[in-house]
Amino acid sequence: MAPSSFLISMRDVSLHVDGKTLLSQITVNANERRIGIVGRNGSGKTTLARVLAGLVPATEGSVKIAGIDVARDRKGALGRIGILFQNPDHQIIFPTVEEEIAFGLTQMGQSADEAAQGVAQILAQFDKSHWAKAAIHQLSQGQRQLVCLMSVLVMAPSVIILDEPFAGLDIPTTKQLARLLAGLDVTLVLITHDPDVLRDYDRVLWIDSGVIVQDDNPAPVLAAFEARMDHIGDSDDLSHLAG
Ligand SMILES: Nc1ncnc2c1ncn2[C@@H]1O[C@H](COP(=O)(O)OP(=O)(O)OP(=O)(O)O)[C@@H](O)[C@H]1O
Repeated sequence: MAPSSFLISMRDVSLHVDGKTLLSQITVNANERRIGIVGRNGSGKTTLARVLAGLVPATEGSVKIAGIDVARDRKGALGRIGILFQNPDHQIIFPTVEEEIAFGLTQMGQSADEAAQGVAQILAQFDKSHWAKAAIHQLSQGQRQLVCLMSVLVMAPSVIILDEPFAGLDIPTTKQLARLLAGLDVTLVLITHDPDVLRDYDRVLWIDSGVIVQDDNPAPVLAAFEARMDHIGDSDDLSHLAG
């Protein structure tokens, strides 16, 4: 298939920052609906997510989502791809829930009235209409994570990247969020340190030192990844900590 017929198309993507190569020759053409990314601390997962979302332009190569060059066409990218970071406080910028959720919509060119309608709809969908005027800083971390997810979903993207979304959440909140994500009719790219979350995914990429080590069905990739992680974990030498 031609690269243009894939929802996600990364071609020969490299990223060099301050003379350091953070990503090297990443090529991924994907139409799968559930894609996992695994790798050690410092292996380049978050960096890849930021490049895929168009937040950081690649030094070489191209990144397209649904045919949109995400680094060049930022407005087009906003409606195609959303990103949810591990720590909601890294993406929340407004004091109230409704302002936070409305922001992306106005960035996409919607009027204040249109955005207000979108906000009301998404809050109602999650049974959280009573949160509209709530001060975000008074919500718990899991609740703030949900605000971020609603802020992404309200823009109806084709792809959502989730960077360790379960970190810091308790077991019930994790289960609720996992169930919610599983039910979404959207392509998910999930970065996680927990291989169990990815067992029923369609495809898993294993990244190490900014390159793709393996890209396949979950079973072979996760088996090889876990064996390698166990092997490294059994050694005591912290000097090999990635990065
Ligand atoms: N802006 C930057 N400038 C220089 N180096 C950076 C920058 N951003 C990330 N790095 C480096 O790139 C490497 C990959 O970092 P990244 O955050 O992508 O790893 P990760 O796989 O997400 O790690 P973790 O699992 O710990 O979250 C690290 O060595 C990091 O220090």
